[in-house]
Amino acid sequence: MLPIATYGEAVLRQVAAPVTVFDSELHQLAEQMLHTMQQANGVGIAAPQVHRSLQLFIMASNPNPRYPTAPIMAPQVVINPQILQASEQMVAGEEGCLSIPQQRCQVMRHQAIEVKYQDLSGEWCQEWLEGFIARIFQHEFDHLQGITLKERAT
Ligand SMILES: O=C(O)C[C@@H](Cc1ccccc1)C(=O)SCC(=O)c1ccccc1
Ligand SMILES: [Zn+2]
Repeated sequence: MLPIATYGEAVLRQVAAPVTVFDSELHQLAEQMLHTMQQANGVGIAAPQVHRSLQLFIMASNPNPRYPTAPIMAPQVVINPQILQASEQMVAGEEGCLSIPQQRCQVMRHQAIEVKYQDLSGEWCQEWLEGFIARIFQHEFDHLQGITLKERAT
């Protein structure tokens, strides 16, 4: 399990660097992040949270006490993400952050977003996300821009 940066650490305020090398070290980092996220019972984790300022995060939705209707989604590694379009419609929802333990905040997020990103093999993917998964993507995407829950809380 990798140490998780907590709110106030500089790495969480930096804009993360793009990933350019898709080698075994990157695969190993993704593996370690997945394990860390699962140990912490998270539904997502961004590289800056494990002190690596890289444009890489993992999102993995599953039903949980706060989102019992959340879809079951295999963990997805997201690299060099872009948000191409975002719905006008915003939705309020409860969020937590592994870097701000014991806090839950109401955050407004776009209901649907069109995203483009690379997977671990460097292949580009482009798709629409909505609901809880769109929420997780926006939360992790913020981490790559040096933005945390505290700046987004309503
Ligand atoms: O800090 C992180 O990136 C992980 C964070 C991701 C996240 C949670 C909720 C909404 C959007 C993004 C967490 O997984 S916090 C712990 C958690 O599993 C959870 C907390 C509140 C609501 C639902 C789940
Ligand atoms: Zn977070």
